[in-house]
Amino acid sequence: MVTLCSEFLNGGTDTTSTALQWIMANLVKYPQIQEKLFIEIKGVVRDGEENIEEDELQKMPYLKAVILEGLRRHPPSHFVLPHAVTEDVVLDKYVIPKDGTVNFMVAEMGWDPKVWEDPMAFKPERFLDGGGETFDIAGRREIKMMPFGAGRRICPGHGLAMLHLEYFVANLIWKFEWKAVEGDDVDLSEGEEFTVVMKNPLQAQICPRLK
Ligand code: HEM
Repeated sequence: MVTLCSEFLNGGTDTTSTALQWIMANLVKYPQIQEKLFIEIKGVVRDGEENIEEDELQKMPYLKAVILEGLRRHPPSHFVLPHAVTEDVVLDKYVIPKDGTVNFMVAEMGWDPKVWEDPMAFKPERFLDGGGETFDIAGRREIKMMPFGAGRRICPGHGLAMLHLEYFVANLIWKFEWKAVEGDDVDLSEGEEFTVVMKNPLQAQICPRLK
């Protein structure tokens, strides 16, 4: 029981807070994206409303696109947990022997220029072109990126993580305008800890929005 609790705490805290920091960093670096998101929120949330509620998040497709783009461009984990095959498998021309350890290059998949146009750019719009269809984050139809893994061992917290990210980003942008500290270009270099974090943590000026 203790191990289970510890796994959920370890798996569910650093990952979400790292993703949140990367997303906020991009919203500070690209104020036009932050403004577009704020305009979307303003169109949904009632005047004078203090907190954005869960059901209102479903009416914000651009918010979801910002979160997905954050997870594609800066997946908190560049690998999944190690997996193994239960029998010899031939994949393309490679043999993976029984019990051989297999891992997946999560970040590389999300940055593949054969799949994503201009992959290193932060462009949430790329997730709005699905003709109204929600992006398949669990990879049930096809796998274009897998920040939560895929298949039977997909992160069991992925729904909760998406909800947390949408909730926190929406409320942080609704309440405050986030600006770069003067002279700081927002450095997106990576550093490796339990997750792949911002090497230089985000610094920002936050101003309460006048409503
Ligand atoms: C942005 C946030 C998160 C990211 C990017 C993330 C990513 C991942 C990844 C890549 C895996 C490995 C999947 C695999 O091996 O195929 C994983 C496993 C796991 N995650 Fe998450 N996760 C996040 C949030 C959470 C949350 C909120 C919880 C729990 C409340 C959680 C609990 C777990 C657990 C328990 C496992 C191990 C599952 C197993 O062994 O089968 N994660 N996560």
